[in-house]
Amino acid sequence: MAAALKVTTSFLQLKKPDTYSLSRFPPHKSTLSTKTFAPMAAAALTTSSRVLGLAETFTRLKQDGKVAFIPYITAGDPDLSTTAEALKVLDSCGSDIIELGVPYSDPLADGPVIQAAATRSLGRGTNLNAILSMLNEVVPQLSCPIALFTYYNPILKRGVEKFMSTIKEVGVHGLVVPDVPLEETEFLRKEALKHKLELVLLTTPTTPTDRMKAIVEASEGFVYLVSAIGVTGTRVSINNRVQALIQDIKEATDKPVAVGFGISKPEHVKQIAEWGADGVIVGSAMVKLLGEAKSPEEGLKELENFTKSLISALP
Ligand SMILES: O=P(O)(O)OC[C@@H](O)[C@@H](O)c1c[nH]c2ccccc12
Repeated sequence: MAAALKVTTSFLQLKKPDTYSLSRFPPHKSTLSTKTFAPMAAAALTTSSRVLGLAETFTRLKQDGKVAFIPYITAGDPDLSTTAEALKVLDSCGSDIIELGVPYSDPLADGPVIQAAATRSLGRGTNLNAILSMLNEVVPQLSCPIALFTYYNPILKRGVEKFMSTIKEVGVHGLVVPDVPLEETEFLRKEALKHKLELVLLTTPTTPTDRMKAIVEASEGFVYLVSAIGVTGTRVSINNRVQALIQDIKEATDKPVAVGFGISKPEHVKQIAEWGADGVIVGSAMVKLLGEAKSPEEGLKELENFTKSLISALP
């Protein structure tokens, strides 16, 4: 029974309380979605029909031979009202799931772009309560599910139970926590299941096979395959090894596999879809557009154009 499974890993291996090392190791648009309707009809459908969860979204897309587009943005960068608009832009462009990052002061798995976004956001006073009240407003207007992305500390600060119930209340569907310590992954997973939240686990190019199998078995919603060793950030090309890594995971599970890290061009997106991934995740390239634009309006426009260019590369 999966629930009894001892999950033996997390993306970031915390060796001792005071040290960490990024696990070098180890570590369409469904025609069924409301997005294919006229906006008014979509809004009506969204308010009256349930938004699918993560796993359900992948199931619908697979039925249509589609690959999920999953953008990541940092909440509160450049500000929360722009984040609210960005979520709507990403949704209306055809994103299938949106990863929303909770800014954190020590984002050890992040490269300079997302680190800078977190710093800007925290500098403006963004906090979890403000993010949650923004989501409370915006989620009912979206036709795609939100996966909240957070480091483990903000969860512990609020208390796991309280954190889970609060994010569920505002309509979050999934959770990605890259640095949950090994020994606490199973506890977090049980709490997420209790609150009908899908806890997504991550595997890396250097995660040993037995550990990868434990991760994919325990992961809910989808399996996050980190495509590159190191931290988040755009890469010139995607490691060819990703094709084999996708196949290895697909031999171990029927669960959908989404690939992230380094993806920033339509050719990257096309390549990963051709390699058999069920989803592609794009973060730093999105965050850079929003956070470094001359104005929020310009950032949102660039985000829309960029998102459309990537989605058009998907089957
Ligand atoms: O930024 P990239 O290289 O496009 O990678 C996606 C990534 O941003 C997003 O999934 C993410 C943001 N912070 C993370 C920390 C660990 C793992 C994943 C993430």
